[in-house]
Amino acid sequence: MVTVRAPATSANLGSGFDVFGVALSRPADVITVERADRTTIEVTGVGAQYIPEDPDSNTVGAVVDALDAPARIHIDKGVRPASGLGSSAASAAGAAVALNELYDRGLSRHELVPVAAEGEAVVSGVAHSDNVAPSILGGFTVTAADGTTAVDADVPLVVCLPDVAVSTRDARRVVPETASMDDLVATVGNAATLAVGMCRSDPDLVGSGMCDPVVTPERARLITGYDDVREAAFDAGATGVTVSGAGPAIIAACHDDRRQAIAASMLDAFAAAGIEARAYQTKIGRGATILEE
Ligand SMILES: Nc1ncnc2c1ncn2[C@@H]1O[C@H](COP(=O)(O)OP(=O)(O)OP(=O)(O)O)[C@@H](O)[C@H]1O
Ligand SMILES: N[C@@H](CCO)C(=O)O
Repeated sequence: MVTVRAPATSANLGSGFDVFGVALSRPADVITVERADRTTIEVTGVGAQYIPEDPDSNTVGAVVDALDAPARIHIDKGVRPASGLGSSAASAAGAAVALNELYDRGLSRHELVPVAAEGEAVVSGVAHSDNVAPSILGGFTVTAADGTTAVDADVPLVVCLPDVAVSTRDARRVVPETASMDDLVATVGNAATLAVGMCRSDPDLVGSGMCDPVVTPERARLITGYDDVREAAFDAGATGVTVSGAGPAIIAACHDDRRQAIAASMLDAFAAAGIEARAYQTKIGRGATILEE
């Protein structure tokens, strides 16, 4: 039996659509696998009632197929589905690490990234790696055509998750198909600033690099209260604010001493819009961890 804790993640970070991701120190899924002749999946925890246990529909089933590793699998969800916090990816990443260990497949953490990404194709139609990569590798990750680069970074974050669901599949439908040259130049500048900020663990550079003129404005329309919550976070000291993944979670970068005030302000702003929410005072964290063998 192998048990793995796989962290929530935030993809895009504004300027790095489908490229940037970070592992969050909390929340996380816990996945336990045992060898079996045929695969069964049991799901408990946050939002378990919305997650299929049929291996053909669960992200973990695709990972079982990719590793040819049938198992009795228990997923204890800490990451709510359809949150923008890489819920589907956390399970896939945890299963990839756990099954690789259980069956002694010998794949490296980097080799497990495309394996876990197969799970993402099950739910969003695209095997994007920007959530599974940080959940497996930890830190800040850059996923490009020829692989993923990961760096450790220490940046405080607040994530505010409203009590509404946005599916990644729906949120991908509003992504513009084209961008102007001005927006392209601005995005490259912001993304480069953010990457330098991560390498220096500098919340000011990271925050200013989160600005994105192309995808985020379209996705923000799907989140009731977004503009007010964003403004409230900035007023409380955030250095940057954007949609987390495909939403509806909103992520803010900040200095350590501002996390509590930012979390409270974001919750108040959602409440003023009539929406319940919860806030995580978190930071960039480590990748999937084997808890028990
Ligand atoms: N193991 C799993 N964990 C969570 N959701 C799953 C899992 N397997 C299948 N799903 C389905 O995936 C969908 C949630 O995935 P989706 O990508 O929309 O959200 P997310 O992972 O929280 O968001 P994001 O990718 O934007 O961070 C739900 O429909 C859920 O039923
Ligand atoms: N890059 C993906 C991540 C989803 O979490 C998207 O924004 O659609």
